[in-house]
This record gives sequence, structure tokens and C-alpha cells, in this order.
Amino acid sequence: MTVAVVRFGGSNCDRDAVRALEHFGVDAEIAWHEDGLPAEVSGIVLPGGFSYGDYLRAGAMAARSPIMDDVRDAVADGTPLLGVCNGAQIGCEAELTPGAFTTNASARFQCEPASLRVENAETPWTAAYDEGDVVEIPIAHGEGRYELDEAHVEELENEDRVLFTYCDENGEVSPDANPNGSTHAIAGVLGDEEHVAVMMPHPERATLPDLGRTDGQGILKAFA
Ligand SMILES: NC(=O)CC[C@H](N)C(=O)O
Repeated sequence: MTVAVVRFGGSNCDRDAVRALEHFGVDAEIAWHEDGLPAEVSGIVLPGGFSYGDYLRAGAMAARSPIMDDVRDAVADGTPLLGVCNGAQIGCEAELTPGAFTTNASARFQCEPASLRVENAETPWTAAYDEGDVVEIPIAHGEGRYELDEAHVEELENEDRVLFTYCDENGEVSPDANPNGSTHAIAGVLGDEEHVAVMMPHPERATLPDLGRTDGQGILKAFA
């Protein structure tokens, strides 16, 4: 079985995700959104990019593409899904995961390394880490500010559904170490069930040793 990396018009991290998955010997292929998902998939990646040019709101139009019906069915059957960056925006717009991503507090596109603290290491996506580990994984987005109202953030935190928060290199969370102004510095969350996750930073850009960073390996390894 293969991991489907869904390509929308404007996706641009799909091949990077395939390469990163192949690093672990995972069979991965790109699924063009108009063609639907292959009949049997072992996992789904919603990759980064600028689907539909980020018009309306980043991810809003892709979230309404017909392939998302296949994605919903597969997820309901327990197929693991990871949304990265634009894929995280799509995941939230499709309500597979809570919250929304809005324009960075800086109002600028930011492409830079980010330190993340692992908040819950007991999920398939973070099992390779220990709670409290600090990993460096790059961000590259203009609309990466995670927004969620306090009551729901509290619920997420109580249910251990926050995967990563932005932090400084010592693991301290503070406004200075929150690159986009996300609510509670949240960088990645789980859906209602732990096989569904989204994150703004790009683990596929921190997996292949040739790219100089490997801290993201543990996340994509979850598909192996
Ligand atoms: N790297 C990406 O996926 C880009 C994310 C996104 N569309 C933004 O700029 O907000």
C-alpha cells in the first residue's frame, strides 16, 4: 500500500514529501486532486504550498475539493493523515483538525528555522521524541498564525492534543519565541483522534541528511 501525497493546483511541497517518505522506504505517490485517492492507501499527506493561490483564505478552496470526500472517508476508516503548512491550513479549513490559520503577526511571509518543543510524545507522530525535546524544523508561511479561542485551547491542552509549541532553543515558550503570534504558541495539533495531525513547520525539509537538518525525521517516520 502506498501513502498518497495530495497535490492541488498550487501545491509545491508534494515532491519533497514523497522524497522524505522514500527515505524511510515508504512507498509514496502523488495523488492529483481531480483524480481522487487511490483505492487503498496506507496514509495521506496534505503537503505545503499555495493551493489556489491562497485566495479567499489559505487552504479554504482546497478543503472543498472533491478529493476531500475520499480523504474524509479514509480518515474515518483510521488512515493516518498529516497536514503540513498549507496542508495544515487545508486540514483546519476542512475541520479535520480544530482552529484556523491566519496572517502572521508580522504580516510578512516568514521563511526561517524554528525551535519547537515536543508537548506530547505519546502519539504516532512524536513517538520518536521525548516530551520536552526541542527540535529545529523550518517554517515558511505567511498565514501560519494558529487561532483558537481560549475555551477550546484549554480543551486541547487538557486532552493532550497539542503536539508542538514554538519555543526558544532552551525550550522556553515566550512571545519572543513565537514567530507568527500563534495562540499559546501552538505549532501542531491532533484532530479528534490521534491518527490525524497538522503542523505548520515542515518536517519534510528536515528529514534528508543532504538538506542539513534531520530533526523532522521522527514525524514522517510514523508512516513507515
Ligand atoms: N509553505 C507553505 O505551505 C506555504 C503556506 C501558505 N500557503 C502560506 O504562506 O501561508
